[in-house]
Amino acid sequence: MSTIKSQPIKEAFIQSIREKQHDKQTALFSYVEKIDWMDSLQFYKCGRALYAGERFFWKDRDGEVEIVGLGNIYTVRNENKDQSRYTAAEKKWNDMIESAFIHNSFDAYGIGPVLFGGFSFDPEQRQEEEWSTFSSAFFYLPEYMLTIYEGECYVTTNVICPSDELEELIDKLEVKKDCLLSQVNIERSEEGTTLTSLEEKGREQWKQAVDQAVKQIRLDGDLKKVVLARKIVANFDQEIAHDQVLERLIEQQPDSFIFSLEVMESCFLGASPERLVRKRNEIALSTCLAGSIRRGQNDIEDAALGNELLNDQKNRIEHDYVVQMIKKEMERLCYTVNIPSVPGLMKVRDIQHLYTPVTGFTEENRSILQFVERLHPTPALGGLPNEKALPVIRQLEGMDRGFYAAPVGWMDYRKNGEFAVAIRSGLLSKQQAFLYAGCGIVADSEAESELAETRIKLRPMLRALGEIAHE
Ligand SMILES: C=C(O[C@@H]1C=C(C(=O)O)C=C[C@H]1O)C(=O)O
Ligand SMILES: [Mg+2]
Repeated sequence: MSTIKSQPIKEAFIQSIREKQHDKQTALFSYVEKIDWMDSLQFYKCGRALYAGERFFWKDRDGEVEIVGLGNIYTVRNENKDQSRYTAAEKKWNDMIESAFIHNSFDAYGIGPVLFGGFSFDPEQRQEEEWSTFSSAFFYLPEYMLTIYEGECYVTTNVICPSDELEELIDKLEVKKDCLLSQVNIERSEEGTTLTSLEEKGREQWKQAVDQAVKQIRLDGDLKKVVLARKIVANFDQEIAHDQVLERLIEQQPDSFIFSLEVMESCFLGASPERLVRKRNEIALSTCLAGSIRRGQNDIEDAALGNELLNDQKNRIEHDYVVQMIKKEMERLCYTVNIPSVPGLMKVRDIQHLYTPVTGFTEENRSILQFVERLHPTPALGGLPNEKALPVIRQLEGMDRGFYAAPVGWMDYRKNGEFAVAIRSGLLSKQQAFLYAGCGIVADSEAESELAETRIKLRPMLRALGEIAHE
């Protein structure tokens, strides 16, 4: 399938190993080839037989970049509870890249050595059973990766080995790769699962927590906003077919980031409209997304609701806290930052939000993880100020968010990448799905309408699980 044969790649590696007088050391060897068109989901599904539990999927909301990874050949993880979780992950990745041999002659994003994964929302929160295979920082480097960038397909092959074993290994990897690329869909037909129960236990407690947060905000002069989330657990009659849920998310949510991160028997996936940060060389993008209203039944109602949202004081304040913080942090990292002075609307299938895009110009060599470190959690998911909001969340929410509301995405070997804020998401684990949704609570919030907002935010995952049948 691939248009470039492996021979020149082997020769190129051997030559650069010689030039560097590399002396048989173990290193990462990574090579990129352009291939004929291949569907990303198809590649993901084809990888199930060999790589179940070690696959990831990424599609950005602009439809520019899709990345699918198969096989975990190198894990970057740590359990650090402070900001060193970012710097430690960065260091481990840099060390690997420094000694790597990379054969990439293409001008595209998301190719070559790429780490995929994310950070937990709050490493200080006690961990619950369902998140036990995730860490406070968790990424992996795939063996094979398909990238679709601006309509062109690329395959990256990664191998970590002593250089004198490289030739033999490349031959083996080529055979496996050709097999993955030429496979027609060999998935066993997955039977649809049936929901047996939906546990929504904490609804009343959650409303009380909202009232409590409102009280604290009104009493405390500094605390302006606290984002409170709740979890529902859906139990199924058999193991949930991850691939089917992912396929439905792709179909049903064309305007969102679609991600899936398999970690052993669990799969964290979702369809998020919210970008935390994208960095391509000197350009960094972020997004302020907060303030919500439902979609209308028809265009007229929908536009009226959008207008209502744009003019609603409570939602504008809720949104503005996010703008203040992101602006401040982006200005620390960028030479110039452009932000429109008033928000617009972002509409996705079930909901519309107040939306302010942020563009910054930065040093090309600044790492995307520095942005993640400074931006997460924004007041769209944490609160304002964070140091006051996070303890309130820990106390009032009383649950482990895991990777929900946290940065999930990828970074390459050139300090570029993209992270979404992993909302509208869920963790699939055998016969259970843990689904999460939250709301920004400000001084004028009302518990009942915030609860209604969480119901709307749960819809994308419930629909992908087949639980919203008629529309
Ligand atoms: C917390 C969530 O969403 C966030 C909260 C919003 C709000 O309260 O208006 C809007 C967008 C997101 O930043 C979620 O979807 O779970
Ligand atoms: Mg809200």
